[in-house]
Amino acid sequence: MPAPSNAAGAAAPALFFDDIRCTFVSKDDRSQRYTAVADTRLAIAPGEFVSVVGPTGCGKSTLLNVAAGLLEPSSGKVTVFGEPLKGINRRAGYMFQAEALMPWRSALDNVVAGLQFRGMADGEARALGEEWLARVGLAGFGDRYPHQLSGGMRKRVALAQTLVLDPDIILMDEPFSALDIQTRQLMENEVLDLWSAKKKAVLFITHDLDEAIAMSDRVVVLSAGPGTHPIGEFTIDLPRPRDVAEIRSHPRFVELHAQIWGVLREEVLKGYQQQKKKV
Ligand SMILES: Nc1ncnc2c1ncn2[C@@H]1O[C@H](COP(=O)(O)OP(=O)(O)OP(=O)(O)O)[C@@H](O)[C@H]1O
Repeated sequence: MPAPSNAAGAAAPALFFDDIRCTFVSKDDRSQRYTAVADTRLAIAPGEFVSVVGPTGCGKSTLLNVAAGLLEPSSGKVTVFGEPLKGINRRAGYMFQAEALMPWRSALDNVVAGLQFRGMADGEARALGEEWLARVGLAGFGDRYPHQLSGGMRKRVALAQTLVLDPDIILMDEPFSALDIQTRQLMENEVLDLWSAKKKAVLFITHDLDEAIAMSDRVVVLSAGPGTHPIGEFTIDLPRPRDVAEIRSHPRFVELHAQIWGVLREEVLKGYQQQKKKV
């Protein structure tokens, strides 16, 4: 299937899931196969912030791994700015739920690792790394090791580590779920500030519908598995710039929340029943 574009020949999507299916060997019974994701067609425009919400275990991380090029779909394909994705997605930066910092490297050395890997001269990489540490509010913390930083600070380092590479696509898998609510909202606002300055395509995976609405241009709802696929798409026509805490009391936010929850609720209940069966 061709990637969607408009009649004026607008730019190809930054990321396009073209009829993706992902089937795994079942964890419970090796003779069985489990289709986590099926019939998934989703395009993310350059500069667009899209959140994907869905019940637990439905296949959100699977889709993100496919976009990152870490997992090859069983069928269908991914295109990146119109080019079929082969292997690792070099135009994407990732930020996952788990801590990704190298504990033996200082904050600055963590931020510059990717630049060094790409062959950038040390002085240049360190200058850029310092610049990004300052941008995420950690000027002067470059010599600290991860264990000397709070959870929120470590997330900021991880954010700098991702953004310093200037990716055209940012893939985020519940990056702030381990943080307390205040730190989380600060980080969400920081991400929105950084995003609005550079306008990269973002695919943001979250369990949290409030977070999805507060941050995004569009929220996509996934069905419960097996064969997870998008079952609803909502344009978030809330004004920007947004403060993620304040926007929650906006009447349109409340309206959108009710609409999306109307679709998501049933899938969450189905997902919950399935999880219970697995236990
Ligand atoms: N490598 C794998 N082998 C077998 N099954 C897998 C594999 N990866 C994922 N699955 C299964 O595919 C389904 C989707 O998993 P995935 O981690 O993508 O869900 P998720 O929506 O991100 O979950 P959560 O909301 O709990 O983070 C799950 O049932 C999971 O057990």
